[in-house]
Amino acid sequence: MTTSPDSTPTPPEVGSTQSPHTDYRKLDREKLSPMHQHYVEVKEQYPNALLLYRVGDFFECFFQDAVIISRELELVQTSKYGGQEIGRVAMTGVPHHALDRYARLLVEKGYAVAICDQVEDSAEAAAQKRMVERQVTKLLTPGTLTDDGMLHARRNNFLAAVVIAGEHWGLAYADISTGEFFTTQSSSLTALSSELLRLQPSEILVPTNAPDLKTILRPGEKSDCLADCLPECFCYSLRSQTPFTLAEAKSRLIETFRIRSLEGLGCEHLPLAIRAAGGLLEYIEDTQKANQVPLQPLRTYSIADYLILDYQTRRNLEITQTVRDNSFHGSLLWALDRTCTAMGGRALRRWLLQPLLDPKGIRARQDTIQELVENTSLRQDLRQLLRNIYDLERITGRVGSGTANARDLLALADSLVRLNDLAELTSYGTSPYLKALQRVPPELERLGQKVIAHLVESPPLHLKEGGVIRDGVNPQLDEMRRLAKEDYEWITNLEATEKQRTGIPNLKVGYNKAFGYYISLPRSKAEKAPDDYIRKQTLTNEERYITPELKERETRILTAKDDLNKLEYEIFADLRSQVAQKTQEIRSIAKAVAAIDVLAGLAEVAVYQGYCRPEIEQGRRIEILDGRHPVVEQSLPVGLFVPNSTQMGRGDKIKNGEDSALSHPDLIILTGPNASGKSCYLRQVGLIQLMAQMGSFVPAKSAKLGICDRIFTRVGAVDDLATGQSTFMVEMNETANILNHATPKSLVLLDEIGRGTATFDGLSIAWAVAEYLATEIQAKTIFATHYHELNELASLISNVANYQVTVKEMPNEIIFLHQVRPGGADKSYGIEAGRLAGLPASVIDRAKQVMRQIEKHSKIALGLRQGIQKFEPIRTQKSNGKMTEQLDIFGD
Ligand SMILES: Nc1ncnc2c1ncn2[C@@H]1O[C@H](COP(=O)(O)OP(=O)(O)OP(=O)(O)O)[C@@H](O)[C@H]1O
Repeated sequence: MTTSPDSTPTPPEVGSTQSPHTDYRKLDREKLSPMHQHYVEVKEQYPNALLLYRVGDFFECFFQDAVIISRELELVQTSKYGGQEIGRVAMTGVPHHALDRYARLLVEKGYAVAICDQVEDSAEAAAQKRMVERQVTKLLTPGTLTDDGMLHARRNNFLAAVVIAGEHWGLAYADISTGEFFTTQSSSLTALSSELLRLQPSEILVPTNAPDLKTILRPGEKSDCLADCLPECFCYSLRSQTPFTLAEAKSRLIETFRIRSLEGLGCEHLPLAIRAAGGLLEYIEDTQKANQVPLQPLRTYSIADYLILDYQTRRNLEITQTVRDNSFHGSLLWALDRTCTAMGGRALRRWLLQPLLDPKGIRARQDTIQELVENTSLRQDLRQLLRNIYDLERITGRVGSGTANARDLLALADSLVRLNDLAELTSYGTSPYLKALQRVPPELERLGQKVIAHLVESPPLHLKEGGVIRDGVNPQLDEMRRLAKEDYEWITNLEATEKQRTGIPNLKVGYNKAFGYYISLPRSKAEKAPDDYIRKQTLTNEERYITPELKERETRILTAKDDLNKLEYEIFADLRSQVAQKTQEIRSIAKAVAAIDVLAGLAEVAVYQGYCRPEIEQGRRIEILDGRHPVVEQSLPVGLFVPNSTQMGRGDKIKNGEDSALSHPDLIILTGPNASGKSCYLRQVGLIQLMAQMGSFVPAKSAKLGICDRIFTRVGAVDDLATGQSTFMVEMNETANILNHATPKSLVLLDEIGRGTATFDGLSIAWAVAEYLATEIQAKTIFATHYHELNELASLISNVANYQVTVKEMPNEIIFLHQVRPGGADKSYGIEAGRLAGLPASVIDRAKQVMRQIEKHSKIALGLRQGIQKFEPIRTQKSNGKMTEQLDIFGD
């Protein structure tokens, strides 16, 4: 635990007179100490942020903020003298060197943090007997971080803004550390929440009429100002409506990007998208006062341009984290990420969450992967070079906002110089993404060389301490350094010179803060002091002197140091702004580097895991030969994963009942014992489709895939405690969503529908859902189930087929073969699974007995086992007026 000086731990609040003050509004301001008066003054400018106030080596928080920080950071709350008539006020402090760590923790918990730092040398203020000057130097909010130490290198930190009008909405988002800036507009509030869940923004701006504007609602905090569709898991900043009005937003965008109209940005016809983008820009201006944020030109996109993956599907397919413990290890991203740069890591995550619909875009990525798969040395050399490229996107952001230090600039320069090696290496490349690297603007290399020539090899962290610029860069700097060095050498040699001049062997030259340099003689030799020695101090055994020349040289050294540091800073700042002028050029090449890093990584996985290039087709076919689950395969010892093929989706949507000879079903009923591999197979098909549409090779011997418009999954059964819905209701909501939105081009993966209710209800729902998907929608569907009765559908509907995951039954055990074969399983071996799990033998015996009886007496079991002849088709009227057939499952 950390406490700051001049503080005593607060005693428990027994009587209110004893406890330190936590509410400054109840105190007479005039009676607070000058420092606390200033604290309160600053706090009132940032009422919704926690104020960390520099006092010596600590950042201190007072009053209510002290209580919050103590609770959130598990630090000891202490108290501090707040004025003679005030007594003690609550205080919690953090050491200045640990500020970043603590501030990051607070921001991660959804707080805004204002950092009020000392902006002058405290010794100077002390000498003039006044309070040291302090100012808010940073306002940190979850969505506006730029410091490397506060950001995840391989994940974007998005700030989003939403504008909702009825069922329509506009969404803008930006990562101010990389400058990416996007906007879109659409309808359906469910789509808005899905898009937000894809982006996982750190902070979302919402225009409101609320009286407490600028409040940040932390995750889970409720407010009437938030529309129901906005997920509770995010942090929301309530903002005034004004910057979100169309007129204000338009003019802010036009001004920021120095354009005449919004036409070039592609959003001129999207008023809600413009309003969201304008509100977002105003927030950046408001919070980043001192620092200019260089944003990339706003890009307008449409959610309809990408494969739609709703939140449940992203979760169930474990794209970026596992369902079980939300960990990265075991996710698809984990299995595919071989990127060498942070930029590539971020891009891969984005690509995985936003697969493409456009075959041309997919093929451009595939072509590049193929070239890198075939050309091993190019791939390896490329990856070797990429390992030495720093985070160009984020460093450029800090350069543009004037917060980059010399180490940042040097890292950037080093990478700029290497870009030429990249261009050279890829100069014979023929695929689109390799070609993009061949166009490195030559001035970027020159700029990199210039920076390297200006800065010392390992510059210090802090810019104002000097030692940043090399000799030979600036004649004035060199001359000042020469003079300072001469003076410094003179002082260094002074002891030897004076010993010789005075003949006193134990003469010494020393330095202290009060007098500066002095010459010291033992008292016994004081009478031998030359005439030009001026006595400054007498101690028990020594006399201390100065000489006029020593004073003069000392003064020169001190002022020269200040002047030198100032000049070095000016040279550095000038260099930094020259680099800042090339922000857009650097960022566009950075994008190409990030993309090639992703593709080279995917090529690497393709080679080592034996992936194939899928053929992207026009139709709706899914034809996978010997497909594998990309994650499970990597988790098992080599060769243990059993590959399985898939064939589904007829060439075109067909009318129910026609052409039953076609071999590719639309709907597969997948049965098999517990733990045989049904879920794994289901997900494998979804992941292969998704990987193919993001441009990757896939784990299979060969694959021919039509483009899907959406992938839906309904997997497992979990209570949604957050919304208070039961397991069954969650399942039904998700199923309803699928039935309402799936199309013939969708891939639907259903695992165990209808489990959370009575058996007959569940079976009936499962039957009806499967039937609807196969006949009404004709979506490509895999339906894993333990209701073996559903196998009857295949004999009744032509585009339904049965598959099973096979096991080998031995006298005392079953062996899992994990092979998917045509046909339906007739047993679940659930009781066997219970035995393996250790249920008592008597319970197992009793279960077998009960099962036999149920099988004998159950009407539905009997009916199904005797065939489904009794299940008459019923005729219902479709919305378009056509008649369609459904089956009467119970027949009477
Ligand atoms: N094709 C395969 N090759 C090798 N091992 C596999 C294969 N498929 C699944 N497995 C292994 O079997 C385990 C169980 O698979 P899975 O969870 O898919 O079974 P399930 O049939 O869905 O079970 P349940 O019906 O109980 O949900 C997996 O964790 C995996 O380790």
